Amino acid sequence: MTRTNHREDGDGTDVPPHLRNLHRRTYPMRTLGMGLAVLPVLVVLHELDTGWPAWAWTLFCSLVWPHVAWLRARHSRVPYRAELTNFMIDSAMAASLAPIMHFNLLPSAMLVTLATADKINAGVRGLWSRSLLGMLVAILVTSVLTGFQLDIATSTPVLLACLPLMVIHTLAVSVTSYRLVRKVQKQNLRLDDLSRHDALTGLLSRGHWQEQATTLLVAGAPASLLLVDVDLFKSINDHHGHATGDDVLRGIADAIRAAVPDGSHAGRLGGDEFAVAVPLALTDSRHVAEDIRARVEALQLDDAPVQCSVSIGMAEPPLAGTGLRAWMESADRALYRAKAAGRNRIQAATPDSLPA
Ligand SMILES: Nc1nc2c(ncn2[C@@H]2O[C@H](COP(=O)(O)OP(=O)(O)OP(=O)(O)O)[C@@H](O)[C@H]2O)c(=O)[nH]1
Repeated sequence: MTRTNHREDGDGTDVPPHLRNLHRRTYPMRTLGMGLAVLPVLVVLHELDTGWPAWAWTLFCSLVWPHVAWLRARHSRVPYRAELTNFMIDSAMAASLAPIMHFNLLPSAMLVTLATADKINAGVRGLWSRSLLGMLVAILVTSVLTGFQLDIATSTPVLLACLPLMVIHTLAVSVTSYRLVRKVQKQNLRLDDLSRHDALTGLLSRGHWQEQATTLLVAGAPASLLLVDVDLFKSINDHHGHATGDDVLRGIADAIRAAVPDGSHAGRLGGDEFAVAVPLALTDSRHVAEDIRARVEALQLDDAPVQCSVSIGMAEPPLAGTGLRAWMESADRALYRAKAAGRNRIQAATPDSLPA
């Protein structure tokens, strides 16, 4: 079974995580939008000298409905689903006011446009197109009920009454969108950071380390690769527990950070293996490797008496034209020899440890 980030709600509705609180987000905007929309409609009704049912309907849609919608969603077993229905009712109500106003052009166009824009802003796929259908039905039904009368000219008082909705609602929506965009930008930065760094140690992640090491490699300047592997790490885990093992990995990452010179790229390849690309020739980077080895040997944890060490394989960039893979293979062979020679030591690549 595929695992998704969605949560199965009480009746099996699959609710996307970012829409679980849709009704909370919508309530203030609905109250504001519908509340301001009442002004031009009332002015038009006054100009048309409409009867009380139209007034009552308008006041209900504008002043009562937003709170009814909130209560409906709040007390529903699946608020998200109730809110989707609320959205459709919103649109139908907004559209129903157009025939009641005899299609007075500016307020009718404004109501239909804002109702559609609200559905688009909700971020629910296909909601706006469904709501268009709902509006069409509402316009047809209300037109039949009111006798389909056309009186599209917009007077100055109606125009003035439209201004609060146009200005305040538009600005409020813009502020909400601005906050959302800022939030998404921050989350993107965080995601970017997470993908570039190893969550446990804070060193570069494998993929990002490979990019950085390749950059150093193609620059053609002196460089060395240090592959650092924890000795008998499995037994540390077995004897002291996984949490202590994690502390050891963090401690080793700190040791690497403290030992490497500027311009180096240190990453965790996975498990108990680290890699450092150092911008120094092999002979000059030997003291860096020794510093790492000595720091790890001296490492002490607060919570457990753990003695640990690392083996390090070092290699220069292979022949021109070969890539990071060959460089890593060369250092890996040297590392293998360091392990075979008894661990807690450094081994530089020799011609026979270069890949064939
Ligand atoms: N605590 C902890 N352990 C991990 C993590 N990732 C991998 N390991 C463990 O690291 C151990 C690596 O063990 P091995 O590959 O057998 O190597 P080793 O015991 O270090 O032996 P040598 O490399 O031969 O010295 C395994 O037991 C893994 O379960 C991690 O993120 N945290």
